[in-house]
Amino acid sequence: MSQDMPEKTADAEARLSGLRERIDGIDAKIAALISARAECALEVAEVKKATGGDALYYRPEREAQVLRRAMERNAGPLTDEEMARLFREIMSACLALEEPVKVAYLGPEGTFTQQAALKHFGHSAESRPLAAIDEVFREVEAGAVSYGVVPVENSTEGVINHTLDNFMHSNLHICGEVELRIHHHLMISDITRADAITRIYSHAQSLAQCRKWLDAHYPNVERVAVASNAEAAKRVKGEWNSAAIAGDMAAELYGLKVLAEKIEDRPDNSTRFLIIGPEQVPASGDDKTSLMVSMRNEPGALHDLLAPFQEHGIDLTRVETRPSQSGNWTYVFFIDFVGHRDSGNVAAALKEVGARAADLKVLGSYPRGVL
Ligand SMILES: C=C(O[C@@H]1C=C(C(=O)O)C=C[C@H]1O)C(=O)O
Repeated sequence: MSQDMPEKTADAEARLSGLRERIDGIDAKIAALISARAECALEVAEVKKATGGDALYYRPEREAQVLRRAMERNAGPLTDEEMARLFREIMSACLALEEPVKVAYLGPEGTFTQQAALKHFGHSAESRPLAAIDEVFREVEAGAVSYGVVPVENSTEGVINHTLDNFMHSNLHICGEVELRIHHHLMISDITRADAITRIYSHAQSLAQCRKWLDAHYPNVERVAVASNAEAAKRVKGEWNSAAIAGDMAAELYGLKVLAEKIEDRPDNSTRFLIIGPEQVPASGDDKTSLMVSMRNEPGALHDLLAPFQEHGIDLTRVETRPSQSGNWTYVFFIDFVGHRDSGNVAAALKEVGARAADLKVLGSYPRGVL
């Protein structure tokens, strides 16, 4: 047995070096193709520049189509998602050659919103953390950045009202959506005594999403809600008796050690984020539309509002109600459905809803989240 080991090892070595040679050859081809793709993207930029005015370098509908195609033609062994993620980064780098897209997100650095921004725009985007959702809206409105990323709903805790309320006073459009699986970890610093934890910091939403786990494992430990998960991670850095609940990015950013992984109560915990920007997005072939509709509080109002969607065979994906900020018992409905505002049945339904509503605003039609 011990005698044929060296032969086996030599065999494996030969196979390995053969495979590595093949990989080197493939890499050279990939590199040449990526360069050729980047050249094309630069030419696209020239064409866009030549058309003058507000050249729109970043095209959400085109990017969604490229990613969908990457998934459709994928023959494995990588998953469709991995393949699309690779193309996401190639496109991000190609776009940065034209002009890096500037994106503001609800910070600080290390939050899930930053993770969503990177997932949507790739790592070549220039991303800027801001302290509040209102500030993200304001910076995009002012043109200081091209796009903003804000959270809008969580599968465990529901809608993020602050984001919806901002749309009442904003003329920005929804240009895209991103869904992110949210995994929470319990983390400590290198000076924390793991057996003497008396305080756990996190954002209120995250504490709520881990409530059962905390009740089971740390029933008597004080839970302290702070402005963000990243803020929680930052605080733990200097305290020997505290821990934080946050995500991978925060652990990495602040060099914390993960004590317990994936402690969220629901394994399918996910958050949906919106991309907000100044212009409307043309149809990509698989789109969603979001509306804000004001109705007087009369009997049958909600039925009247929803009937046109049913009549035109439109699939509603979400209906939220918020009291309108002008008072008077009027209500604002936020409605999401499948379809683009330019398509026939959607346009017909919107016309009917517009006739019945006190006010109707199309917040945007945008590609359905691909990644
Ligand atoms: C190249 C283009 O510009 C950008 C880069 C893209 C890409 O690399 O595929 C796609 C859409 C745009 O965001 C284009 O509009 O086709």
